[in-house]
Amino acid sequence: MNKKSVRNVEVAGKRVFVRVDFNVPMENGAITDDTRIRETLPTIKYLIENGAKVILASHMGRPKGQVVEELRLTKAGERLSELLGKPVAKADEAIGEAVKAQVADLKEGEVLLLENVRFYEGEEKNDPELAKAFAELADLFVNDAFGAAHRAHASTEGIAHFLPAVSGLLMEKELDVLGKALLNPERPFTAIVGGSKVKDKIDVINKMIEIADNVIIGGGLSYTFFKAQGYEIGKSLCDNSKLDLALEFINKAKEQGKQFLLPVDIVVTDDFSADANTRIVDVDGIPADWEGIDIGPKTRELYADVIKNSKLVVWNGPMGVFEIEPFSHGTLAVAQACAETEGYTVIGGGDSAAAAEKFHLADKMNHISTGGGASLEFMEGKALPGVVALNDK
Ligand SMILES: Nc1ncnc2c1ncn2[C@@H]1O[C@H](COP(=O)(O)OP(=O)(O)OP(=O)(O)O)[C@@H](O)[C@H]1O
Ligand SMILES: O=C(O)[C@H](O)COP(=O)(O)O
Repeated sequence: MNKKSVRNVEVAGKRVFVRVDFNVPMENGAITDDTRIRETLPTIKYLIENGAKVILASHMGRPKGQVVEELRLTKAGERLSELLGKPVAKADEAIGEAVKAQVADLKEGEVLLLENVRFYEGEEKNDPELAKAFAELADLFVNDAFGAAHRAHASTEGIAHFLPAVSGLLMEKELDVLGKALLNPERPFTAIVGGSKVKDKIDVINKMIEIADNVIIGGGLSYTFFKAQGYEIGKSLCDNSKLDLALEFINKAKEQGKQFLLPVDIVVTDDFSADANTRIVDVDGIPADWEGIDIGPKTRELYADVIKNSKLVVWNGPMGVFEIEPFSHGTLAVAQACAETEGYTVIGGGDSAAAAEKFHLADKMNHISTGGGASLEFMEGKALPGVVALNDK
């Protein structure tokens, strides 16, 4: 990576503003997956051990510039304190006199967590005044929030214009792994793209046709490709505005000599619920009033074979509605094949990461990104503003 890392600068005795992504899933006030907090421990511990005064900042949810009680970072602070085995002070705001006083009291090796930065209107607007107010709290900015690196916000991008700005260890790891995988891929390289909407995945499918050897398509976005080829898709998801583009992708893959794999059979249902009737049909057999919900057994076998014969697999988006057990078999089969392949496996965050966790296969993958949208934009080849703003080496 051509950006400076926290390891390249002096941190002892310095006040360090560390942007993390503690936007963790919560249910009834409790954290249901603390992966993003655990993944920042190397950076936080490094700073503690090297005598920095650590000021942590994060967003949580989308409060749109208002204080939303359920989106306070209190629980995240408590969890971090448990994981670190030391107290983590918590501020009730992210800027202002009270916060300044708390920062002034910080001793070397101590940690203070600021309140949700999205409680301020200026955060998402990347307001320079807010960025300056964050910067005034510190001597150094460390960005470890890979999950929010695709956002040009005051605490991810703006602040980097007012302080020396370097990457944290998680940010560095994410960029190294994803960068190496995509810039110099081991081949055969298979990209798996699933999920619900074609429009969210256009750029990634396009890019993957260019750089991968095999592109595997699954999930709700498959049906736009089927309809484009003239098949009946019943009540399945479809983006009618993308039919031409779907055909273009199929042709582009053909022209470039790439394998573009679409499901050959699918699980259809007459209702979107666990006890609905289901059937397995070939792609040309979807009943007009039924809905495609998962890939079928022939497809599972075909996809697993391709995955197991790959040296690199990059997976983004589930193969079906994996949250409902009868429709989870396709996603499970792909997760199992990723777990079993000798190739290097990268999961691009979001729902595929949640699926790997759900199937207890997460520890069998080589890299699970902490970024959903961020990893997608990185794979599309887009520059991430939170990274661009950091100091060059
Ligand atoms: N055939 C289908 N019909 C309807 N929904 C589907 C189908 N296949 C998958 N889904 C749904 O798609 C959702 C995931 O789509 P999305 O495009 O958000 O994936 P993702 O990119 O992995 O997630 P994220 O955006 O969080 O990174 C899941 O909730 C899943 O239930
Ligand atoms: O969960 C994420 O993908 C990141 O925390 C970014 O959140 P956002 O999509 O609300 O900006």
